[in-house]
Amino acid sequence: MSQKTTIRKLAELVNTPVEKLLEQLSEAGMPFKDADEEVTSAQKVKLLGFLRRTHGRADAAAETSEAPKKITLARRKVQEITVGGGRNKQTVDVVVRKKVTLVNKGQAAGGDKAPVDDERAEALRKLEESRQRNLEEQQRLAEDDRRRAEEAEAERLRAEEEAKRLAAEAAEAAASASVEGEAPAARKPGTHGTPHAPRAREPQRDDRGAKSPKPRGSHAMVAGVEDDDSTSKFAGQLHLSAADRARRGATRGKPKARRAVEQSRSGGGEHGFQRPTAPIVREIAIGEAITVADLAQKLALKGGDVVKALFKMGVMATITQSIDHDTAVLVTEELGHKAVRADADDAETELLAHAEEITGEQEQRPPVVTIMGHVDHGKTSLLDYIRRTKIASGEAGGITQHIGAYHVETDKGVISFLDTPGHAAFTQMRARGAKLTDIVVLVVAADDGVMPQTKEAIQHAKSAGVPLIVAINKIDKSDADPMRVKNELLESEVVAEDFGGDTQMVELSAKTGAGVDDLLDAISLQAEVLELKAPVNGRAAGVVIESALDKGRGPVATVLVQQGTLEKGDYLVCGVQYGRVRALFDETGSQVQSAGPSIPVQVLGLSGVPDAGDDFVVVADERLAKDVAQQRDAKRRESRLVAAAGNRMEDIMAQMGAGSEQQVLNLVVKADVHGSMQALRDALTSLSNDQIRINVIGSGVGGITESDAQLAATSKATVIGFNVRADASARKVIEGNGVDLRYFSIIYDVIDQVKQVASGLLGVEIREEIIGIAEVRDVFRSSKFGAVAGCMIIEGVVRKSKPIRVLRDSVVVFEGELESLRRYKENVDEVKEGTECGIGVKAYNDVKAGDQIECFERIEVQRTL
Ligand SMILES: Nc1nc2c(ncn2[C@@H]2O[C@H](COP(=O)(O)OP(=O)(O)OP(=O)(O)O)[C@@H](O)[C@H]2O)c(=O)[nH]1
Repeated sequence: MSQKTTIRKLAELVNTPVEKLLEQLSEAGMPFKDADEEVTSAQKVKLLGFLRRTHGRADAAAETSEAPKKITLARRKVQEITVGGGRNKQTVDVVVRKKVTLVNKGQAAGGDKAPVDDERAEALRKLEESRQRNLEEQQRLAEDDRRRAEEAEAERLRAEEEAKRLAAEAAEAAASASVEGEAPAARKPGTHGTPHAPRAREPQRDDRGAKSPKPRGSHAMVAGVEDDDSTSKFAGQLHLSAADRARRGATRGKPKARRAVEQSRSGGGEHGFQRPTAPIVREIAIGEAITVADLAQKLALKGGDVVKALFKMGVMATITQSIDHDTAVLVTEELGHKAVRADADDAETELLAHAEEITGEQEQRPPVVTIMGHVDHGKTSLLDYIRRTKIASGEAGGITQHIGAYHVETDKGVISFLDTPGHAAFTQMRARGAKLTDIVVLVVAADDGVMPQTKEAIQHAKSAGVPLIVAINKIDKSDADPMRVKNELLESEVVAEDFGGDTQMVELSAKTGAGVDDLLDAISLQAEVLELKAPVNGRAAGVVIESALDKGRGPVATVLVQQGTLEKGDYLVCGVQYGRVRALFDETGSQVQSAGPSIPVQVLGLSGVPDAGDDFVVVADERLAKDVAQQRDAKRRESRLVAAAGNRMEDIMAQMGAGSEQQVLNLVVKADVHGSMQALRDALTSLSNDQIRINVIGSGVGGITESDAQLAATSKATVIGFNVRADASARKVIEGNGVDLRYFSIIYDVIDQVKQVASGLLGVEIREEIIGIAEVRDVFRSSKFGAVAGCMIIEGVVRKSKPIRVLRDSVVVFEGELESLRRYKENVDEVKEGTECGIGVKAYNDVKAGDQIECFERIEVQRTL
């Protein structure tokens, strides 16, 4: 067989159409015109190389012969046989067909031993030969590449050395000549070079990221070709980070030496990312306790990492949980950082320093007035009259809200009133009120004269150094005797102006409104005399007047701004709470943007419910607000723990009868608002006498919870719910332990009952008993009946004739009577547990799904101690 191969033959051999082969040859740079032209071995190798490059894998053309190949040969053999004999002798053609399947395993196994037909075997042999040659060629080329790269590297190193030498020389020359104003570009310090590297080095560095692949400078090298793909990969990216360079080097499999040089070069580049050489050790201050989230923030770690570290130490804590100082220090050290103990007063000191910055220019401010007086002398009526006539006017549909304070605008300026509750129980709050206040208006009923609480109010005002204005009320009454009032006041050294004294006295009627404007004038006059001033600009500070937890709005605090201006978005510390002012509301329920000195305003956005009487101050940032609040909270918790321990000890002593015969009545007091709770607690505690000591072991705002019930059960306390109710789990504990639970809605009644018990006045008492509870499932509006609540009686029985209360989240929102009680359109007198019914509440249309309507009755019970 001839060694010469034509294109046609090759096409047959490689099992490719002649046209395709011609095309491939042409693409490989060997244009042939005729299929019968001869293809040399070199050309075949070139073609193979081309195919390999374009297909990206070995020998595409040869692949056809590499896979185990099957050839099936069908052989046909015709034989003639003679059948019979003599005259009957016949010749029959017998065709024998034989099918042989040959499998060429040789290629797959690496050998070529399969018996194929000669031509094919020859082709395969040649292909194998060419493959071998190609392999050798590739190796040779690779070897050449490597050699050239090494040469280039050596060349480059030489050039670098040369550059260094030049740089050193230049530096020397510069130093000796003391030349000023060197080009700053020539001074870019690199970790690897002298500080005054000459410009000659710049091109080398630029080459790494420059778009042009062509190397410049004296060491132009063949290896520069290698940069072709890498530069296109990083095209448009002028500055490569060290990481990128490293990656780039690694992927391209550059010689180690070269990579090392390149990395050392890139390390000092001004554009490269400087990885920290050592872990950053932080020193953080930790107080008594810290939440995991705060600790993580201080350590600049993810919360999860701190949780994990704690877990490894055997401490299970979630991100929101607080961990004590020691645990926090341990985990901080475990994480490779340092912890120092934060001084308990750090934040407070910072706050003080901060507060001193507030002082702006003093400007005139409105007076803050508190109305005081004996019970039923008309304080509420007077406040209501002023509010009604002075605030709502001009406000479209403005409904004044009870926010504990309000301000009015008169012809003579603004006046703010603190709407403190009028009962004796609120003495303590009034005392505090007096300190907040610039002027006290003492209401004395003209028909009743000076009474014990009138005198008490005078005492408070005097001790606080607050001037008094006397409002002689109810002058519309026939038996009104203002002169008598003035005379009686002399006894308390309150002398009217017409008696030669300095106390303004205004006769008025809160009922008709007569004289009310005179009172406002008197207040303005008094304010002028007092020359009340406060800085208007700057951060606000003031006092909390009232606070509560609103289901929809969260903690709500009514504050009185005493200086500066409180604005929406301000960060503030408020007792042990902190937050950012989300919204401000005035007494009409309208949103306001800010509130200046002497203006009461409702604040939304606090972290919790502050206590009435707490100070508030605006701070520059949330961190300080949070720190101060947390430190205060930790301190308060500590002191509470100490107090609780004392209580428990006293309980034990009392139970043992040690020391004295005095009996102890333990109480847990829960109320709807903070002011009532505080007032009740104080009033009840002050009822203690020789025989009995009233001990309020727990108190708080909101419904009676399971933990309240537990506390009462363990310390045998009576639970007092003032306008609040026990939830289901609390009731279970109460029932299970026989805890005495009493609900009240009139503060008088609480005091009265406890007082009578304390005085040992046993007898009959009126107690309220809840006889049934209905749960509101849906509310329907009817033109005839107003809002009708579709209810399910979940406990006891609801009777039409009995009084009811509407509860929302265990807090009383309305007390009254039933308008209607129906079952399937029929009016009924009572509905029992497990039955549905429709309930209409008289004069209350605001029933909502989820509310409870409790039906109760008042019963007489024999008192026991
Ligand atoms: N005739 C008349 N009655 C008045 C006047 N002011 C108040 N009253 C009535 O006096 C009663 C008591 O008035 P309140 O305003 O509730 O008295 P208070 O001092 O706020 O009472 P407490 O909140 O219980 O301390 C009510 O029935 C009022 O209607 C007035 O100027 N004239």
